[in-house]
Amino acid sequence: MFPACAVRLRALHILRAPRGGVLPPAGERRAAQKLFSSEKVIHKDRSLPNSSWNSDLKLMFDQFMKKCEDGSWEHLPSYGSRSSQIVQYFKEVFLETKLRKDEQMLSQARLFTRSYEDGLGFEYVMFHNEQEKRTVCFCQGGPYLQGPPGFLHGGSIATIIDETASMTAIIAGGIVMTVNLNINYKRPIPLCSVVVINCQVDKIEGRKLFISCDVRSIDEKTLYSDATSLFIKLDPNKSLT
Ligand SMILES: CCCCCCCC/C=C\CCCCCCCC(=O)SCCNC(=O)CCNC(=O)[C@H](O)C(C)(C)COP(=O)(O)OP(=O)(O)OC[C@H]1O[C@@H](n2cnc3c(N)ncnc32)[C@H](O)[C@@H]1OP(=O)(O)O
Repeated sequence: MFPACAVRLRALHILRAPRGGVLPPAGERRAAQKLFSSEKVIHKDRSLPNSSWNSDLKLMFDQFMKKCEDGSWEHLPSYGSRSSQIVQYFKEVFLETKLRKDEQMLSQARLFTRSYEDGLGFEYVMFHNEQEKRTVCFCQGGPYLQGPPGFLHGGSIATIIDETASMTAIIAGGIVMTVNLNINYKRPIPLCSVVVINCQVDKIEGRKLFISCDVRSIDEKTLYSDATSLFIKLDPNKSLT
């Protein structure tokens, strides 16, 4: 069975919502049915501890897994290339047939943040709190993410902020894309240190979701960056290209 996670529940909610009282077209309904058919998951969950995780990352993982026991927090699994049901739905509804048919390219595709060997790039795990509409991500940025010597590249910080904000927005609004991301870089982040990215939904206005984030040290004493972002819920009746 597909693991029960907030993303799937939210997608179910979105797909079941009738648009203007009209049933979605047959192709979309078929895709939605497939989305929720049980499908064996064989890919590795990259958000679980591996030997490259330092003691801080393991500690935060253990602490939050404990918080998941009473159901207030939920661990969000993460895969590099899994064709999960929500990804399948995205491809069927939003990807042009020409691109969809390029199986060689698609089979090589990897989620950017999961495209490095263990420990070299982004090692991270996310947890979601549905009541607070909040997602936290604990991230250890590896040596291939260097910008200034000894510190993370600003682009890699933007990437992990965007990833965490995206998950927050997807859970709240279904299939969305980032249209704006504003970051204030306040202190450089040492390579291989662990930071916590805290994202919350500030406001939802129609198709727009406003998300704010901060990036801190795990003792919360250092504020490394803060950010605001805007996501737009995709319209299945509009082409992306
Ligand atoms: C991503 C899907 C995932 C699905 C599967 C998930 C499985 C989970 C697995 C893993 C999760 C991690 C996934 C990581 C992803 C990371 C995030 C990214 O990298 S996203 C890529 C970078 N972003 C783009 O490439 C967008 C490019 N932009 C567009 O294609 C269009 O703008 C689009 C489709 C998003 C919206 O276009 P329109 O034509 O449908 O909408 P219009 O009418 O233009 O805008 C709607 C409203 O928003 C305002 N708006 C648009 N852009 C704005 C902006 N920059 N600032 C302020 N307002 C803006 C407009 O003024 C309009 O407002 P008024 O309704 O008139 O009030």
